Amino acid sequence: MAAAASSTSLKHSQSPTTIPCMRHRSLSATFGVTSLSFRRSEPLYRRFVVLSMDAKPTILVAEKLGEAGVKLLKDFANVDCSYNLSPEELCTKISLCDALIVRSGTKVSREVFESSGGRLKVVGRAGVGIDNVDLAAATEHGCLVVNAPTANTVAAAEHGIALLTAMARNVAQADASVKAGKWQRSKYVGVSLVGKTLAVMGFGKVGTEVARRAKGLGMHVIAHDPYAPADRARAIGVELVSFDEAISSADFISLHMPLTPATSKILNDENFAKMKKGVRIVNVARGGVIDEDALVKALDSGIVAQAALDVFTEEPPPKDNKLVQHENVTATPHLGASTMEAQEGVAIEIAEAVVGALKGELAATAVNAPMVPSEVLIELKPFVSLSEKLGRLAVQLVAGGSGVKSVKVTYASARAPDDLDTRLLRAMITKGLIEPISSVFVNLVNADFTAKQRGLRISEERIVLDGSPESPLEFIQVQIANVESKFASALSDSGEIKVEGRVKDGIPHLTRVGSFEVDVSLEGSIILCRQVDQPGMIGKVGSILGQENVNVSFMSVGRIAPRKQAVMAIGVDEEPSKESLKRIGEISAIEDFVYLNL
Ligand SMILES: NC(=O)c1ccc[n+]([C@@H]2O[C@H](COP(=O)([O-])OP(=O)(O)OC[C@H]3O[C@@H](n4cnc5c(N)ncnc54)[C@H](O)[C@@H]3O)[C@@H](O)[C@H]2O)c1
Ligand SMILES: O=C(O)[C@H](O)COP(=O)(O)O
Repeated sequence: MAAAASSTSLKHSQSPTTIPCMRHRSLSATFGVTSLSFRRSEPLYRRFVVLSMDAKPTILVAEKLGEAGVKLLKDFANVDCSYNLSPEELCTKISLCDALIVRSGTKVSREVFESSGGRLKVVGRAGVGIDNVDLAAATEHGCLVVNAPTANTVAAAEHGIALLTAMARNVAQADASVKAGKWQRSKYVGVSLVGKTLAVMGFGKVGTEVARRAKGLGMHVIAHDPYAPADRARAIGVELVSFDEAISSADFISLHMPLTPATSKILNDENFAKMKKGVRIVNVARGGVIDEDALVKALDSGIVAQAALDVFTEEPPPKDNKLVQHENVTATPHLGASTMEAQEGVAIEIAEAVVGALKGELAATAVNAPMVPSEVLIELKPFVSLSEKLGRLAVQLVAGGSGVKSVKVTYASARAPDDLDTRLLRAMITKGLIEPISSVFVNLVNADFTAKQRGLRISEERIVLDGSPESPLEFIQVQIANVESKFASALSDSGEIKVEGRVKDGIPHLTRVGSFEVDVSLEGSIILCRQVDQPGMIGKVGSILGQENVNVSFMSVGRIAPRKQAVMAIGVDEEPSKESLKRIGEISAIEDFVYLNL
């Protein structure tokens, strides 16, 4: 963010004459702000993600989900539980769905988003790993992705420990041998865990729980995680070490990092060569973090004595997969999250997240949208609306043919610079700027992407004001540089289109156009007229609108000085006819005017 600008540069030199119409006054007086905000209330997130969902939404559940979760979904939506769909079938069905819920077995590819025709608004991943969802495509299509990150942590950790202990004592191989009628006590002598070093790779939720349990088994636990705080590790007696130190000093390695470009095949020939001979490896994270061919070689050469794997690069792995067939490998079919308790928890966690997102709430587990705490959202709500409207106004003031490339947003606030989260506001200004001039649907998820794609540069600046920081913001200003305006008075002294707004009694107001102060509530539509200040102008325009039964909600005149240049801003509830607008334009004192839809 740019350094705070001086507030003096924004000192207003002209004062507005504000004439709120009777209807507005009586509404405010009778019902107060609550009634007005009720009238305007729509779930906040709806503005970002789900704009028109009047009918019951349809949710496609593409993989088995716990009953409690399905019930929650059915209370709110039409639910289609269709499992084992081919990619083609999924692409066909998706155009009829508002939300999709999957586990790790369904690839939610770019084709899925493209096939949805814009209807798919939420993808719920009933689990942690979102490597099976094309996040970039989701974001580009304005589709929110939510996951259920907490409910299967313990299950995955317990499975990791189960594999660790079973591997060390050859439980699976010995079981198969006994069932085959053999009694091979000397063949299946195991190794002890107590006193051995376990390297936990990825010290997140699962890794931490594995570490705790391994400590209880008497193991010496070290961990590698470039992003984990050392004090959290220290608190449970775990030392955070470098990648090389972890893999070279461990007797056991347990993998718990996500599959990302940085972790893909992180255990490869080069790194197996750094390990202690006879190391044992557990993987309940993702198959792709191991180079599987390299692991086969390391097992054959004895560098790796044993591996216990719950996850594979390709799932299910081909029948002749060398790892699965290897006698020193214990394999399970991606069972980490598969306990009754975890599946019930995950189902509820994802159902609540998906229903919440469809209802218009910001999901706490959103993966591809900024997280904004609910108390901040409540406080910012009127400014969110103001932001979108300022964007809409500003772009409609641009003369046809001028490309909008550079927008500066200024936030004036008495709050400390780090106490104002502007991501939401920027997204809504972007929405306001782009939607009136394109067919693109912009929301919190795809706003930054869409702006970038259109070559629209939005810079932000903070003005730190003195005074009470009760309200998060005093005003927001939107300036569009290097364009011509269809309403010349909207240009500031330095040549940019400039509009500024404030929130008054919870309602967004336009408070500046160019260098003219005005005050008009941002409801309905707005007519801006440039004129020489003189008596009777408000009456003339008002009577043209009145003859057509167009209700005026607000009128305000900003002027340089009495009888000099002025801008009249008129808020109207209904859209005036072309004829009325033409008649307004023909009033002799009116030099220029523009009609703006909000
Ligand atoms: N087998 C299963 O059924 C099962 C169940 C649950 C989770 N998982 C998988 O386990 C993994 C961890 O899940 P979680 O809930 O603990 O996630 P998490 O996000 O809480 O933890 C992941 C940790 O990995 C760390 N990390 C990222 N890049 C790293 C790197 N290059 N090296 C080391 N650490 C790195 C992160 O900082 C984070 O602390 C995920 O891949 C998830 O999909 C599998
Ligand atoms: O990432 C996860 O949450 C686990 O891998 C669980 O996957 P699943 O939902 O397919 O069991």
